[in-house]
Amino acid sequence: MAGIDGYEATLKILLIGNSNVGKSSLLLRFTDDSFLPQDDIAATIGVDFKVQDMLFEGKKYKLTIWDTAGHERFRTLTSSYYRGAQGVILVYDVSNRETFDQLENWFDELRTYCRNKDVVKMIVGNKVDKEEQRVISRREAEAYARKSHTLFLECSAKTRYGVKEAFEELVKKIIETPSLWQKRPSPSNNIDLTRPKDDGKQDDGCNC
Ligand SMILES: Nc1nc2c(ncn2[C@@H]2O[C@H](COP(=O)(O)OP(=O)(O)OP(=O)(O)O)[C@@H](O)[C@H]2O)c(=O)[nH]1
Repeated sequence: MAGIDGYEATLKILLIGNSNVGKSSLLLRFTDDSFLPQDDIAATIGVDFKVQDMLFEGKKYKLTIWDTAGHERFRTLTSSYYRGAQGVILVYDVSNRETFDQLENWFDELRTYCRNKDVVKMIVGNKVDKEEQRVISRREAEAYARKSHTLFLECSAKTRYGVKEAFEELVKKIIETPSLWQKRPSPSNNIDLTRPKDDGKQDDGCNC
């Protein structure tokens, strides 16, 4: 049932991946349907986030999408941006093998900070408009995603190809996993004094 604000739920989605793969560009394309050329888009410092409504099967969801800096020296708030996430998009650049090979490091970080096994993960190969410079085939990435039990999609923030679909598929999977976003029913509104203050349990995504 929708809350008084009209939203079924607020979902937290993170974008992670190496610097320059196009995380900020994917976010901008999805929320503002625009694309900034090379010189106009600055490297993300720390964390940025945008809020976007999404209608799914007649119900309204509020998405908070967090864009994190790919560059090591700007990554100071790691555990706080993983906290409460229900979906994570791991981005690589199809024209840059290093960004694909380093997905393994991003999975390691995810395992460190996000211990909820239900969190929905999606690998996204960006910049498919650079077909002549492509070094990671769709087939290779699909095989890796299958092995990692992760959703997979290719897209281009520049041409908009696949961008909306990526977010929609991720949100659909989150919605199909109620343990990620539905609050556990409380037997009463009383405070349970028998429960330890910090028992490590959380109602939302990551237990971090
Ligand atoms: N050709 C092409 N270029 C893209 C695409 N997406 C992003 N770019 C370019 O790639 C560069 C990096 O994009 P960003 O969105 O800043 O990358 P980022 O992953 O957010 O980088 P950090 O903030 O450093 O982590 C910019 O010059 C973008 O214009 C795409 O789909 N196609």
